[in-house]
Amino acid sequence: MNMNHAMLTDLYEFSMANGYCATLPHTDQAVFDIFYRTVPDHGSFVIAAGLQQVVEALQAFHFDDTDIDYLRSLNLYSEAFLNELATMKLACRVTALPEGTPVFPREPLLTVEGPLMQVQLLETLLLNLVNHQSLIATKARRITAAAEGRPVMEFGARRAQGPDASVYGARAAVIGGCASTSNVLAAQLFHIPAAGTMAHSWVESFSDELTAFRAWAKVYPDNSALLVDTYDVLKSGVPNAITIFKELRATGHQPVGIRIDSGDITQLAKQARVMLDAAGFQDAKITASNALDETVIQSLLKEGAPIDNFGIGEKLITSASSPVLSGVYKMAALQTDGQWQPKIKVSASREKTTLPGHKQVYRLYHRDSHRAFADVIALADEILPETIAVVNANPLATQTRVTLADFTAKPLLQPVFAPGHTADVPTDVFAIQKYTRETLAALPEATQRLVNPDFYPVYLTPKLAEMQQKLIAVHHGN
Ligand SMILES: Nc1ncnc2c1ncn2[C@@H]1O[C@H](COP(=O)(O)OP(=O)(O)OP(=O)(O)O)[C@@H](O)[C@H]1O
Ligand SMILES: O=P(O)(O)OC[C@H]1O[C@H](OP(=O)(O)OP(=O)(O)O)[C@H](O)[C@@H]1O
Ligand SMILES: O=C(O)c1cccnc1
Repeated sequence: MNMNHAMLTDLYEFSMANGYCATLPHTDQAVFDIFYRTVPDHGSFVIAAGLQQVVEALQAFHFDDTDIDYLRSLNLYSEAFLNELATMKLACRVTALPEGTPVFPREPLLTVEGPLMQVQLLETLLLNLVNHQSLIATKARRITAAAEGRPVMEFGARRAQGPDASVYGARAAVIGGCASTSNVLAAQLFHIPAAGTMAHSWVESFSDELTAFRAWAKVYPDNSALLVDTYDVLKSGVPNAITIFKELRATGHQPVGIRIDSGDITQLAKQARVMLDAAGFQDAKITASNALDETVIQSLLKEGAPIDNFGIGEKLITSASSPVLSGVYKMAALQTDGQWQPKIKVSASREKTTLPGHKQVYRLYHRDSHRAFADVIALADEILPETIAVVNANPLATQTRVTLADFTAKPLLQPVFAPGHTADVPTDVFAIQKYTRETLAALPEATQRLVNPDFYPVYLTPKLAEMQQKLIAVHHGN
């Protein structure tokens, strides 16, 4: 079905846009930020992802006749508004952190500036794209970190929550560190190596396991990854694989290895390794799969399981242990009568009070070691001085004020979309994966820990903190 993603929005966005059209001047501009508050799996950061799809969605943003007819049929909106939609040219400017950047709670990871009506209409679609891929990239980072360099194949298509989640989830999984995918459409679209072994049905389709393995080896003599757990891993699967590997070697082929998909993987892999080595197949690889995630992988490796590759499906593609990234889209400034007014959403919980104004996020690196040690959220027109007294961005932090010096500051938000300009965001997923790896390598190791990570400091400049305090005071009538 051909779907126009401009229509992928919540009804209230259209209702507000129609209302803005009726009540506010057309030229009123607004700035909104995307940020999140809680890291999935009690981690300390999220890997930002989904930007390529955001830019593509912005480039394609339009309403066609069938959309306008449908919206008219709701009997909610004025003809003037429907005409605005029909002739709309997106006039928004977007800045964003590059895909693959580790981003901390409260930091704007994408900002949109443009006519209020348009900026409002983008909310749901942008959150949908960014929240999903960032969630899966973050989970993939955890899983691949646990795998400690062993290649991880993304196997989740059959368990993903729908086709889009499988395809864009596979893309995000590579950004977070996966080496390949079994999802052929994702592999084709994003130039990811397509990888795979065989299913139990192949083994069951022949009179016995040995015949099944031999048939596979005949069709794929150089791609003989054999699934050894259909009947009994150690009594039949591995011995039969060894028989076939000997036949392959005798005909000049290099056996690939085995996949274990059930049982106690540590014990099975250890014994399989001994049997393969004893038969002279030290190079044959052992792949493990079966509802694995970072916790099980860590446990397997701690037990010394001799696993060379992992195949990971459901727990990765759904981020099963922590399946929501609650990124939000909040107004930061509004232009009325040509004047920018910073805007704030005040909440009963101080943690939820938003950051006003046009902003920039800086990552601060120690001048000598080039290691990142803190981020600072500033107003976009501020220039960071060499020494700066900053305020903790987390209102619950105990140490509220700190002085920072001897750093180099890298601005993270970059322009990615503007009317009439071709966007220039990286699309090579392995280049993005490399950027992720390198950016992570500059962060403190304790911040990257999978369990109880050290929380990385994020600060506000005094100007931004003051602006926020002033707006809170105005709101409280002080
Ligand atoms: N050594 C291990 N340490 C921790 N978890 C393990 C270990 N070996 C396997 N597991 C995990 O234990 C679970 C075992 O799954 P389950 O109880 O469904 O058995 P199974 O072997 O998959 O049985 P089935 O024959 O139905 O496939 C899986 O999630 C797997 O990842
Ligand atoms: O467990 P996951 O991490 O989601 O990895 C993908 C799973 O999908 C397959 O199982 P399935 O029972 O669907 O088919 P098969 O075993 O017959 O291939 C495969 O064998 C894995 O167990
Ligand atoms: O190729 C495989 O082994 C595979 C692919 C998808 C799901 N499970 C296994």
